[in-house]
Amino acid sequence: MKFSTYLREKANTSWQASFEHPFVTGIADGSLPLESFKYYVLNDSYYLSVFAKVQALGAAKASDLHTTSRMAAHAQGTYEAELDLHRNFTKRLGITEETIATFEPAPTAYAYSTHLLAVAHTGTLGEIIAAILPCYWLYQEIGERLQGSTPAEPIYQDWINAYGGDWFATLVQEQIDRLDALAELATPEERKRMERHFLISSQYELSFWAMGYSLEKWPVEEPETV
Ligand SMILES: Cc1ncc(CN)c(N)n1
Repeated sequence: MKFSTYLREKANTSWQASFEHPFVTGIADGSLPLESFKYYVLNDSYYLSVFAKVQALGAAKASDLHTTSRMAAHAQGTYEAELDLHRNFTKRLGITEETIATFEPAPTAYAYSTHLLAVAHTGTLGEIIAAILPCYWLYQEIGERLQGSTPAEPIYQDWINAYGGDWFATLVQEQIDRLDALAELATPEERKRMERHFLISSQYELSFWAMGYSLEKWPVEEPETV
């Protein structure tokens, strides 16, 4: 069995919970409150800005120049395509420059991003790919499942089209293939670490929907900075 198939099966319970989360089903049927989607976009913009750095650290850790250039291209894609989508949503949702400038990520966005950064700094390229793969693959599966949904909110339709499209599917397959190739060369200990990173990221993906849905906040509000 391919390592990617093994990981996908191991993460199935949390992935199913993501498919059924009211944030995701609410995008499909248009019932998700825009306030939750706004909060998600703000947190996801922070998350993606860290994600691009993690992809770039993966580029630096690659053992061949082709992989370095591909990982760097993925980092560029995060900035030019995914973050551009969010910049577009930000405008349409009327999120002000001031809100963006003063925004502090919620606990889950911060914890998930920090998990990826820790793997990027301490792990191998195989470990990095394992940690970031749920971010690609889960969204692609959600995008595919939601194809054919026709939410009345055009922003939700654009979100579905972005993640359910061929452009994203090609990038995802590239990273799945990369994971399988690196897993073949990895020691059993490294494969175990790859598995842990993949499962932790899958759990964080689920928590991320809950964070957006519930407008998750830190336990106490901090005083204004002067
Ligand atoms: C938290 C999260 N995970 C995945 C994706 C899709 N790259 C995203 N935009 N945000």
